[in-house]
Amino acid sequence: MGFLEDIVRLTRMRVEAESSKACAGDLRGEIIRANSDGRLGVIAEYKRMSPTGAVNLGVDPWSYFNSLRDRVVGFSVLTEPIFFAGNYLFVKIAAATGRPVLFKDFVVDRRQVDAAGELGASAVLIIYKALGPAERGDLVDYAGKKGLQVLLEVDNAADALAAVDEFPNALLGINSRNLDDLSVSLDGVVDAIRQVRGRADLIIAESGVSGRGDAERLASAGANAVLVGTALMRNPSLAGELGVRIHG
Ligand SMILES: O=P(O)(O)OC[C@@H](O)[C@@H](O)c1c[nH]c2ccccc12
Repeated sequence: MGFLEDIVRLTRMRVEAESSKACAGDLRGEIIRANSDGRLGVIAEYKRMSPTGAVNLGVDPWSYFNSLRDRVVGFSVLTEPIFFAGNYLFVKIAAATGRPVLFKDFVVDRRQVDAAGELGASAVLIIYKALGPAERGDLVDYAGKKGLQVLLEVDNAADALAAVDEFPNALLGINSRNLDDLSVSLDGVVDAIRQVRGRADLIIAESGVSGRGDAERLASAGANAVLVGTALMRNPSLAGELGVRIHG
């Protein structure tokens, strides 16, 4: 297929997506469902670029979401445009699959929560240490009032414990990537999961998962789901091996 034919096809799909009113499902419910089937939940992230460089700028969102829709509990969609080459439109495209969608931005303002709801997202990311207590409290409450679930993200055990006390109803995301220096440590996330398991509602391990071994390690530490971007952007067929068995 030549370039023109390809871009005309994608443009028709884009125009369609722009007017879509699809509203995605229940992320928390889908993770619980996977776990009760004895499986670790897999959340696939559409992440074209990261602050450390291109991840995969060549994969169109329709191909990505459709190839993964039956193997994941939901999608995470980066919307931040500068460092992640994200776009609000990608949320609509993901929501059209009917799978739950996490609106992944650096949420600092109620207007972003409004946008997430309008685009058909099921959940919004709130980064615990990006905001002061009053501001994050306001945004978590506001998201709840708008019918959105909250994935509250931390990158260390101390914040994980504090976040669970402050927001017992949020989904807890523990990022193996330190958001100050961008270094990745799966050992750190395993340690944080062990400290907080039993106290958190659901735990989602984020970042740095590159294959079955990592998923198994995180599942046996107590993660309910993994959120995977880079590895799936480069090789979507990996999804089949990430939904590992979960033990009690
Ligand atoms: O590409 P990875 O290592 O699989 O990571 C995905 C995801 O966890 C990462 O993109 C992420 C986690 N928390 C974030 C907050 C903002 C932007 C991006 C992120």
